[in-house]
Amino acid sequence: MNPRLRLSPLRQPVETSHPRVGVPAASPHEVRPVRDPKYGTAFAGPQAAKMFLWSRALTSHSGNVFVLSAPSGTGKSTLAKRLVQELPDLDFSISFTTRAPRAGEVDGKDYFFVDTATFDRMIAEGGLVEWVEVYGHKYGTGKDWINSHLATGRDILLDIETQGARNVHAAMPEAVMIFLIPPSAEELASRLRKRGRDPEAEIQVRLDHARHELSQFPAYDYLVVNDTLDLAYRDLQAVILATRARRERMGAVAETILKGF
Ligand SMILES: Nc1ncnc2c1ncn2[C@@H]1O[C@H](COP(=O)(O)OP(=O)(O)OP(=O)(O)O)[C@@H](O)[C@H]1O
Ligand SMILES: Nc1nc2c(ncn2[C@@H]2O[C@H](COP(=O)(O)O)[C@@H](O)[C@H]2O)c(=O)[nH]1
Repeated sequence: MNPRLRLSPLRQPVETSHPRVGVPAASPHEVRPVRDPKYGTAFAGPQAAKMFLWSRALTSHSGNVFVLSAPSGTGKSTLAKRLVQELPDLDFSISFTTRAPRAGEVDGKDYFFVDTATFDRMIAEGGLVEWVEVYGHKYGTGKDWINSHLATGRDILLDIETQGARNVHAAMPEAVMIFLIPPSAEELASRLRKRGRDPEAEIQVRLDHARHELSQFPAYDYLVVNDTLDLAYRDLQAVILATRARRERMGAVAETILKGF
């Protein structure tokens, strides 16, 4: 039997703003956590059956890893932020970087900003799933958070460049690889300039690197053109929802429903 289909006891509901996973909600859709002798914490109230099944789906296997790459300025962070805000059970992987924070960036939210000695120590201690040096700075994905987070059954979204993405795929072949494509070279340049975040020299470096990054698209499972923002968002959402509907993930739910027949 595929171990990912194994039924595991329910854990405490995950802290989330989305009512589907166990945050008590207001009447008439009130959901109350109750103890179930077989499965641990379950739910009561009108939404109980649905909640129970969704929690089962969430906790009976590890979460999905979604990797999102694109040339700088295409719109990764814009779309990633919206996905994490609007889709339940999806969390953003906060990278470590030696780059200095830009105006408005918050440590622990946009990145963990660390000095080079700290970053190098993390590499030496095997604390990073992957890391790269790009645009003159080091960037890396922390291992502990990824592993502990996946164990909760929640999904993770990584916004990383293509070399790191390859390394993640090598370490986690089941990761879902998504490549975001700018509609044209001119539009990419215009977005980088309009963003007003980087000096012109830095923008040139990023544009020069864009061709190489784009050439990496064959390593990805899904390609989404970010022309109209809402359409790109819709496509990314579709990839995530379709992945969640895969048999490997929903098998436990189907088994539970089947038992009722
Ligand atoms: N579909 C779109 N149409 C027009 N502008 C867009 C679109 N998507 C994103 N943008 C804008 O383009 C700029 C770059 O977007 P964003 O910062 O999300 O890119 P990024 O790929 O995360 O870049 P980096 O890799 O440098 O962090 C932002 O100003 C954003 O508002
Ligand atoms: N391989 C990794 N790439 C990362 C990581 N975190 C961010 N990035 C990528 O770096 C560039 C530049 O980012 P910026 O914030 O300085 O504009 C961009 O393409 C990010 O996707 C990481 O942990 N690993």
